[in-house]
Amino acid sequence: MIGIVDYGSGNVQAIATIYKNLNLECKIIANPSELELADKLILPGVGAFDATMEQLLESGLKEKLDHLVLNEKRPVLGICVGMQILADSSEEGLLPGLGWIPGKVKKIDTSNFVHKPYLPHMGWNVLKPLHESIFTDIEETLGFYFVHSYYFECQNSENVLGTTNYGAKFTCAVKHQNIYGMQFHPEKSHSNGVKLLKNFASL
Ligand SMILES: NC(=O)CC[C@H](N)C(=O)O
Repeated sequence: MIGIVDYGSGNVQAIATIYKNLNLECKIIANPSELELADKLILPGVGAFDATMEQLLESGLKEKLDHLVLNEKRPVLGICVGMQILADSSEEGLLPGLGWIPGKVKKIDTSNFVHKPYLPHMGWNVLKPLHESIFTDIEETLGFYFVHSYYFECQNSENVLGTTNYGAKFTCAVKHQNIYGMQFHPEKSHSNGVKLLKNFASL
């Protein structure tokens, strides 16, 4: 069963609807005692870094998540700011992140933009490379849907799973052992997003 972690951030319903349409078992989980029922976990996210960390701390879910992900190695997928909080820290806030993948979240550098620089990076963009099994059957030219101003800068290059260009190349997908993070929104990325969520379920 896929557990969609409901700590008050992100569109949990949109992700649940996709899994229901795929006939894959999933559950929206807000209660720490129910977390261990999930074979895999999704950490959705929308919003600013500190507000998201505060919500996660207040939810009472963090301790159990730390245990399941770090000790029991349950696969987990962080989405958007749910990916950014996997890092140690962020330029967007002051609170420490979960520290599950070594790295810092930085603001997208728009100084090299030819045209008027603007943030957030919003819309469809392509991701490369698509070698990993989580990207099986993804249509490269369609890409994924992004809305963000910050990105995950990995401390170790082996944790970079994919990159995207917006003014400059930035990391948009990360992986460390059982821990995955995607900067884009699979739940807003039409057929490619559905495929990615399906691939995560069958890892
Ligand atoms: N769309 C969002 O929720 C934004 C996520 C994050 N705060 C960023 O700007 O990068």
